[in-house]
Amino acid sequence: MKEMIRLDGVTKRYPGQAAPAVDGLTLSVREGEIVVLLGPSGCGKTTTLRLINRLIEPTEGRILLDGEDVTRADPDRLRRRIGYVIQQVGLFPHMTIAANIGLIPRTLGWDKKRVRARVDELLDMVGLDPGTFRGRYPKELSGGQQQRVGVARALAADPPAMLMDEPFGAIDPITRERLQDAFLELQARIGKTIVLVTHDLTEALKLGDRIALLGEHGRLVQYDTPAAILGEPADEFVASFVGSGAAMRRLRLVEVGSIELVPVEAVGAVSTSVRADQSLYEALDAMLRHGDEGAVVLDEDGRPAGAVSWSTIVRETPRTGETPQAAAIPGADEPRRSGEASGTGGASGTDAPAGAGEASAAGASLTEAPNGEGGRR
Ligand SMILES: Nc1ncnc2c1ncn2[C@@H]1O[C@H](COP(=O)(O)OP(=O)(O)OP(=O)(O)O)[C@@H](O)[C@H]1O
Repeated sequence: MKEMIRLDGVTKRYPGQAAPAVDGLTLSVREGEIVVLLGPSGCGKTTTLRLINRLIEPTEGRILLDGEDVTRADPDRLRRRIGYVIQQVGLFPHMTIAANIGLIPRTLGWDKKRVRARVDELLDMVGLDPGTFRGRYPKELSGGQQQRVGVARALAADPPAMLMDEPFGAIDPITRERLQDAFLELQARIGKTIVLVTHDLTEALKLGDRIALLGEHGRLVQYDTPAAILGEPADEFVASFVGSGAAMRRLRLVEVGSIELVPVEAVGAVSTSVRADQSLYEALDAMLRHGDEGAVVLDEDGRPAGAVSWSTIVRETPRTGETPQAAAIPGADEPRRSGEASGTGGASGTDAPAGAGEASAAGASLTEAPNGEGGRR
């Protein structure tokens, strides 16, 4: 698929800082995918986003948008091609919702009628009734509604790409989940290229087509699908970042149909059946509820395609407890890891596995903010 955003050896040094905030970051984002930048507090996630739309200038390196080097492009023009959503939403309090959303179209010289039609279309798109919300002011909206307006505003001029910095960060957990679901539904329709920053692992796994896990100084430690990040962590840093629940979390991401099925006869008489597109988590849940040790897997037409059992699922799960480091100690364990990783995560393209020896230094930084809330400056 086409490459929409490319960072090429990008480094950012803030004046007066000894260490770079981002150090030689190379990252490629394909058209229509959601890439999540994930990592501990201070690792350079926000800096990376701001570099992409030139809110700050890189010290070194190049940034390409849709094949065009925009490192020295006119920043105003560039920002119309990239929507930007931030946690604080940043709506203008003295302007109505319609005026907030219509801001960029107006600066582009669209006539009133066209702006109004676009505003209503966008309000509909983010699930807010235009008649109700068009004329309101930001303070008359809930946090979640304001967040939706923020997304509508970022999409106003129909940019190909959108940057989102902790977009669901300041919102209560229930509303947050609803907004994430609504966001994924919207993205399924509009297919924008999105780079989203979070330090919440659950959010990253849910929203990301791929996750770029950053270590200190915006160093890319692993760039992979959520299932591969959980199943095949590149090093100790990633393994400790994803934490002890990784194998369980991964069950939600892997489809039953993607693992090797066994013949239906092999699981005996079971009353549990699951569709091939359901997750291993759902299959295990159904098996537990029925008290079965296996389940028949049904294809699209509802016909048995094979079966899964506890042991096939266990066998398919990469041994994440066994870190590359431990496995590297001669004789420490059986060489179980090699070859097994080919399953579902096999399609992964780890662009930049970390070098040996960096793991312990990176691990130390986890004391700052591992999986939980790190708080923003
Ligand atoms: N304007 C600035 N001047 C100097 N240093 C800065 C500036 N902005 C950020 N930094 C430093 O650059 C590093 C990266 O910051 P950045 O905000 O990109 O991290 P982050 O990964 O987004 O963190 P968080 O998850 O806490 O928001 C930090 O050490 C930060 O203190």
